[in-house]
Order: sequence, then structure tokens, then C-alpha cells
Amino acid sequence: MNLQSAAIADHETLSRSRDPSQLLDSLNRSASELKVWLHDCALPLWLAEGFHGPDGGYSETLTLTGQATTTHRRSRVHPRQVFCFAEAGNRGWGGEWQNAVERGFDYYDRTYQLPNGFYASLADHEGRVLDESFDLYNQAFAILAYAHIAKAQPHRRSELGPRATQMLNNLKAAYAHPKAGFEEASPRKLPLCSNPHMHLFEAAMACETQAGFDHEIWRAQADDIAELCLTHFIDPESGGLREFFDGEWKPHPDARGRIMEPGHQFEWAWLLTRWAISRNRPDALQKAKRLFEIGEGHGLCPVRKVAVMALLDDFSVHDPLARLWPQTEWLKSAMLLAVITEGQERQAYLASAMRAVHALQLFLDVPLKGLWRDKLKADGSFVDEDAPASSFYHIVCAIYELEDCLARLA
Ligand SMILES: O=P(O)(O)OC[C@H]1O[C@@H](O)[C@@H](O)[C@@H](O)[C@@H]1O
Repeated sequence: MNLQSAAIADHETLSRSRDPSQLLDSLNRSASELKVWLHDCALPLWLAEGFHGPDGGYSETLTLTGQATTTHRRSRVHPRQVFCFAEAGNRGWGGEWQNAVERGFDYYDRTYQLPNGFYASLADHEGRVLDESFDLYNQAFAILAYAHIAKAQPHRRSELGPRATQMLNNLKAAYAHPKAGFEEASPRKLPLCSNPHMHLFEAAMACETQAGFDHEIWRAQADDIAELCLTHFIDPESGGLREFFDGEWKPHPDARGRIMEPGHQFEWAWLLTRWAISRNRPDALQKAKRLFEIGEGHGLCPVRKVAVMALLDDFSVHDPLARLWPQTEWLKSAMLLAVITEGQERQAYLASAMRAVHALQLFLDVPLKGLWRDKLKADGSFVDEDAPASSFYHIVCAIYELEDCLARLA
């Protein structure tokens, strides 16, 4: 038995274990290892090689030998990297995070923000905008970054709270859907999508408790998206969450309307659980648990033991590729659901979280520690490509959520 299969066997034995303390011990060990990986390898590497100072911004990718590339940079990468360094700062990481947050975000503002207040979609590595088109997804990440910078750097709160409100007002003025949520474009472009709403939901929940922000408007915004999710994104029969819709928030009539992504079942499960706890909504919690059940029951490849990209609405596998980020969402949702449940139910979530840790570790297992692979193919081999910066936000969030949930379970 080689080392990797020995590790898998070990994880499987533990996952089946009925002894809660053994599972918790194992999760605690993994959490410590992941935190060391994050603080000693990944953050230093992505700061040294992936951040290029006040005039350079953040790289889209690093080669697997740790060199920056000149790949065009999607808008989302900057606020996501800012989120990572701001959160690391909040957690006491000793690197030069202040500079990366402040200068990295200034670069993002200067390079991507358009005169209409929205952020462009793509620029090259020298800061020339290549695609100005509007994407709700990108604006959601800007708002998430505003909230996390304000948390990490109190001196910017009075600037960022009003900027977040202004962004929301701009979004509503230009893209509000007549019924609920937001359009993809103006004039209308179909399908409408749940995914950018998920990130706006995440951002709204970050803003609603952040000092310096208008808690009332963000709370209302989070509530609107949660209700849209409960009434339209989630299929009332199966309980699965769809991706694409027609103009009335009904499943899109072509094949796209049938897609349900396991990673998004987990990601929404985590967000909805947080919202359900905060608003005391047992109905939402039930739906969140069902999302998790679908992700776990239908979205995991039995051979590779990873969450795959896409199912259809009969829960058959539509895309067997496995990306890194769904594994992190599996881990976050399993851990949070473990925190709020008891007995056998908690045990099952902890066992699932252990399997998710292992799935994540598969992607982090590269020679230069601090980097990752992103795509595991159906045949068990990884796509040979550079490490995408955009996955870092998922990894950071999962490692800190694992740590927080374990602390709550101690
Ligand atoms: O595809 P990148 O940019 O790595 O993002 C990773 C993923 O993040 C998730 O939260 C979702 O929004 C996915 O739709 C997205 O693909």
C-alpha cells in the first residue's frame, strides 16, 4: 500500500468511527496542519510572489514552481486576495498583510473601477482593462472586500461603509429585477443566475454586522436574497438548488435549467445555515440540511472521494470534473452543521467533514507547499496548469471556519 492509499484508508476508518472524541482529535490535528500550511507556506508565498506592490496588483496564477505569470486577471481575483490577507490579519498572521490589503485594494480601485462605479471584468497584468462588461458577481466580491478591509483596518470604516451602500444603491438603480434579486445585464440577458446572488448574500451578511456599515439595509438585502433562494432557487420538490432561470425566476427552459452544482449545494447550505441561526428560521435550516444531503448523497465521486462539478436535477452526474473549491464548501458546511446538531447527527457531519478535509488535501499535495492543483479529472489525474489565485479565498475561509467550529465544539 503506498502512502496515499494508506492515508485514504486511515481517513476512511476514522470517518466510520463511532467514537466522537477520536473524530474530533483527528479533525483538530488536520486543522492544526492546515493552519501551519496556510500561515507558514501559502500566505508568505502568495504575498511574495503573487502580490506585486502598489503598482502591480495581484497575479491571476502562479506556476507550480511559484513564479508569477502574466495571465490576464479577472476582476474577482483582487477582492478575493484582499479578503485572504485581511482575514489572515484578523487572525494574527505576522506577515505584511496591511500593505497587501491597502495597496492591493487601491490598485484594484484604480485599475478596475469604472466611472459608473461598477468594477470591470478583466484586465491584463499591466493594468489595462480588457473587458468593461458588468458582472454582478464581481460587484459582490468588491462589497465583501469592503467589509473585510473595514474589519481588519478600522481607519477605513468611515470610507468603506458608505461606499458599500453606494454600490448597493447603484446595483438596485441599474439592475434590480422587478420581482426580486438582480438582473444579469441591462437590457436583460437570460438566464438569470443564482450564483452571483450567493456571493451578494455572503457580502450582505458580512456588512450587516460590520462597524461603520448600515446594518439595516444590509440585513434587509440578506433577507431578500435568502427568501429568493428559499422560494425560487431551491426546487420545492427535490430540495436541490438550481443555477439558471428564466426571467420569472422559473427554471430556465433549456438544459441549463436542470443544472445543480454540488459545490453550490454545500456553499448555500453554509450560508443559509448562518442566516437561519441569525434569524431563528428552522424552515431555512431544514432546507440547508437538505442541500447538504444532496451534495453529499449525489455529488461525491465514490472512486476519487471528491465533490464533482455538476449534477442534473435528477441528481445524475452531469460533469464529473472535480475542482478544488467545492471541497472547501463541503468542509465548511459539514463543520457548521456539526456545531448546531447533536448526537448521531453531529457525528455524521463530523465524519463528512473529515472526508472533506481529505478531499481538500488531495489538491494541496504539490511539491512546493502553499500552492495547489485546481482540477481533478474523472480518470483521477490532475489538469496540468498553474495554480489559480482565485481558489485561495475558498481555502482561507474553510481553514478558519474549521478552526472556529472546532473551538465551538471543544
Ligand atoms: O472559478 P473561480 O474564479 O476559481 O471561482 C470558484 C467558484 O467560486 C464559487 O464560490 C462559485 O461562485 C463558483 O461558481 C466559482 O466558480
